[in-house]
Amino acid sequence: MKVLVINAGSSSLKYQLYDMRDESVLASGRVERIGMDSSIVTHEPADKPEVRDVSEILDHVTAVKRVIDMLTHPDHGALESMKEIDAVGHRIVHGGEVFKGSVLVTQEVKNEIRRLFDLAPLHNPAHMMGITAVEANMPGVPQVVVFDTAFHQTMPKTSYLYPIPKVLYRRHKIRRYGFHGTSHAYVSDMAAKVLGKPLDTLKMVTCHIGNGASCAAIQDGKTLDTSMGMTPLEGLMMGTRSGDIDPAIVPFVMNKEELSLNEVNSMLNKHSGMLAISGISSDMREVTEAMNDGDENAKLAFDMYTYRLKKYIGAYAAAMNGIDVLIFTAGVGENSVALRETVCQGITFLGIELDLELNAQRSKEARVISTPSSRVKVMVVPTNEELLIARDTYSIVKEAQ
Ligand SMILES: Nc1ncnc2c1ncn2[C@@H]1O[C@H](COP(=O)(O)OP(=O)(O)O)[C@@H](O)[C@H]1O
Ligand SMILES: CC(=O)OP(=O)(O)O
Ligand SMILES: [Mg+2]
Repeated sequence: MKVLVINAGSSSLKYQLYDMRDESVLASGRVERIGMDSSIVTHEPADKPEVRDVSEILDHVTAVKRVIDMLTHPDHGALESMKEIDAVGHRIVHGGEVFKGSVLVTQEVKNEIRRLFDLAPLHNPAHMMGITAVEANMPGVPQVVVFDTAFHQTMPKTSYLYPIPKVLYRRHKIRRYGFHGTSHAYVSDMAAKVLGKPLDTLKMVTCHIGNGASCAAIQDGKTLDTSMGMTPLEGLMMGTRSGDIDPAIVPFVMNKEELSLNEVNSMLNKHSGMLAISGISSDMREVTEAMNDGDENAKLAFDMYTYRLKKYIGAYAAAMNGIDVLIFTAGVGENSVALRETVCQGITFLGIELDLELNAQRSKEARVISTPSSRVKVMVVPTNEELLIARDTYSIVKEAQ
């Protein structure tokens, strides 16, 4: 069975094509800057050189058409025809309380995803466009949706309720959902395998630090708590998102700066975080480079980012009354030697001893980067949300056949 995995973001669409016989990747790629002046398509077939193409791609339907063109191209394609694709799996950021696992796309499922637009305005509408585009371009192909929120659905009330009037939960389902669940599930499971220990015996803190960033406290292989909340804005400082701030700032700023709801939402989601403090970029590579060149704002951004991450790790170690494994993953977590070093050197009281040489080594493998005497195992585990999405898609479609 061949499975196409689509991860549609607000202005981008990432894809991977799997042959599920051996879980090999036949091609992968991404469409960036959808709806902007020049969109970039980068396509990487498994055994042919990468192809880049710049053109105008105004919406996700056109983006899916471009992906199909790339996948079936006579020179750099991976398929003779799209008929070879048996199923499509989508990452969906918000599944609310309704979706506790992955499901086949039906009219009712689509209606439910639409009802959740309010809770993830940056993400869910884009995912829906991805689903519609596949329906239009690949009629009859079964689709499966895999939710970022599903893995965190085991959180207890003490973690997921906010201390605000209970009627708001009953009426509007205002609660913590948590996100990046597929990634937290994948890396915690992989870490236990690498350590050769049963997952349900370990207390873990998983740090998914990408453009969006979240931490999770994983006990007995389940989420006890996680830093993102009702939306992916809460928690850690991120590339362009503020993370935790005093909620009173919102009405105060709206009043003083005469901002609308949309404007204040956009300020906190798109114009805050590392971008706002550094004044340079939301990209950790550019901020680290500027910091190393002596830029004080970049240093402040890096210091705030790592300080806030340290506080969450400490809080989750306290929440679980201990920590056995600390895991770094996603773009920044997997690649930033400086971030891991700064964070780990500041929380040695937890029994963390980083091996500086192992930390500096580059590898695509899941690995331990703490010293043998370190009480807590520190690990880098490259995430693979797409593989879990492909696996769920495969098993759900197979079962339905
Ligand atoms: N070599 C690197 N060093 C430091 N940061 C990196 C490196 N490579 C990628 N990153 C960071 O990873 C981030 C993207 O992470 P990723 O997990 O791909 O994010 P998302 O899936 O949310 O778009 C970039 O913003 C960049 O800051
Ligand atoms: C949920 C979320 O923040 O996703 P991403 O990191 O892909 O933006
Ligand atoms: Mg991501």
